[in-house]
Amino acid sequence: MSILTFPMSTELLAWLVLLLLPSLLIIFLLRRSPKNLPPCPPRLPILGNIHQLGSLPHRTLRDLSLKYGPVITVYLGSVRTVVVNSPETAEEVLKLHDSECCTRPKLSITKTFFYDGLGLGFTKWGDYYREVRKLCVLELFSVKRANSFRNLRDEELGRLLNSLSDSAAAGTSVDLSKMLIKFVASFTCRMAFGLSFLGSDIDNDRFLEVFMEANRVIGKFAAADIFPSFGWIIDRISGLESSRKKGFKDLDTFYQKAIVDHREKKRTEEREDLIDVLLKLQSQETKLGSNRITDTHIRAILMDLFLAGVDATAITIDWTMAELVRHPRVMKKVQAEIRERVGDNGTVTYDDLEGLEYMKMVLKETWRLHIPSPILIPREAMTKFTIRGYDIYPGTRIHVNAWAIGRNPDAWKDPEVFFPERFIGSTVDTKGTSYELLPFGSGRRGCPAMYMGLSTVEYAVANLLYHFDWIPTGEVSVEEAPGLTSHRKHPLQVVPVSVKNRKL
Ligand code: HEM
Repeated sequence: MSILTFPMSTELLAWLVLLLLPSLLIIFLLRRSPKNLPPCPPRLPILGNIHQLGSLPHRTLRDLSLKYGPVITVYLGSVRTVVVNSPETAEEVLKLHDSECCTRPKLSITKTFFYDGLGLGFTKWGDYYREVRKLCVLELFSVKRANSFRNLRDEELGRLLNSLSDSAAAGTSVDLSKMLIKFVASFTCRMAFGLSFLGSDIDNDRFLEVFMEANRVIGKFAAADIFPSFGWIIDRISGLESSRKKGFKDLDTFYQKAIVDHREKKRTEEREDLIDVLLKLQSQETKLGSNRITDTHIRAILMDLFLAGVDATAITIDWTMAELVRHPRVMKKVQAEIRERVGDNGTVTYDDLEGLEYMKMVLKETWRLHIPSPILIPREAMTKFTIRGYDIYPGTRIHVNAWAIGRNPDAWKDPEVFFPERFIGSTVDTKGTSYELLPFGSGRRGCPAMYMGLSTVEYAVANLLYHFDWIPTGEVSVEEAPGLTSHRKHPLQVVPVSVKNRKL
């Protein structure tokens, strides 16, 4: 997930400038920037560089870095932000100075959506964070736990394949983007909550609706994040604050209902799910920080799991399928690899995934061009340090532009071309040690659920390609939609064609 989107309405801008210009101009003129900062493009009083960023900031920041260098300063309103755009400068942030900038800035959604820092993704660095991360890594995201959900994944994927098979029989097209998000969200729901919510009007489809709406509102620009002292007034007037409150409340109510249903044993599914695990820890009086685990801690962890996990996983599969449909040569080659490996067994197994070297290259190439979090979740400097000899001061926000790094011409030959073979014989991996490819981030704040995400992506892609051929209904666009994560702007419309002798 990333948090940097800036479409601001012109009315709001006008309001802002008219009301606050005189006093802020004086403050701006009186305040002097410290020296030896990374280069900064010319900026406006009050707005800083915000007017330059547009709706896809990773792209404009890359363009600015081509002019000003791999590490630049931009002012998001009054907030000084350093952006790194090359593998070398990312390594300085994520490895060399990881311990000095592994906290998160306090953003407006930290309070409204992320339980004021009780979860993981937006929690400031410190003892509490370390404890909650340890608990999640050991108890929720371990390889053993992820593997215990394989049957659930099979069942949810089975539903998706069956539905595709029906469309194939009818010869009709499908909105694959929508089907993929539904598949990943349903799997995550079952993994976290179990299947049913007896005696409740809440069901998995309703949850999906609420979840999509929450994703939409947290992806919106918040004035409070660039004008910490008065931006909240604008967010209140614009209605953002109330729509966020509603989005949060809907999800929060849903999580609490699921917790209570578990406690009252109102569920039908016998399998242990993630709420069971957290409730067991609660009953064992496990502590987080100085407190025992409360229901609020559990809800905060669930929020992270959904908002960080679902989109990133679904987007990866979606872009992979889109690029394959756009590149029939690669599609044929990867299908041949999968079909040869699986043969007439009728279905792909987890053991088959190991040998699918070309498919893994296709995934890396997709992430290189279409990373789900184009700008990693922001960090904040806790002490003074230097990047490339420039001074970074405590309190500076730091953005790693992973999208720009994936297309950096010094790191990649023909960076705009989709060519998975570039990974033949390459040691570049996706685990956060190759700074030219950072789909899961890196360092102390890197994705804690990498194995779980990767298993779902590989298993789903291999099955989609084994069972079906894919015909696009028109030109497949690669335009991105503005927002928190890099969704495709236009859903992927394709006609699935069933391949004979496959078990579904
Ligand atoms: C293909 C799937 C996934 C991708 C590409 C992905 C990518 C990422 C990235 C780029 C970050 C930010 C890292 C940074 O700032 O350095 C992140 C953080 C995070 N991810 Fe994932 N993720 C995936 C799946 C998941 C899943 C399935 C879950 C949970 C079930 C999850 C939970 C989290 C959490 C909780 C964080 C915040 C970590 C922190 O700040 O300490 N992710 N992920």
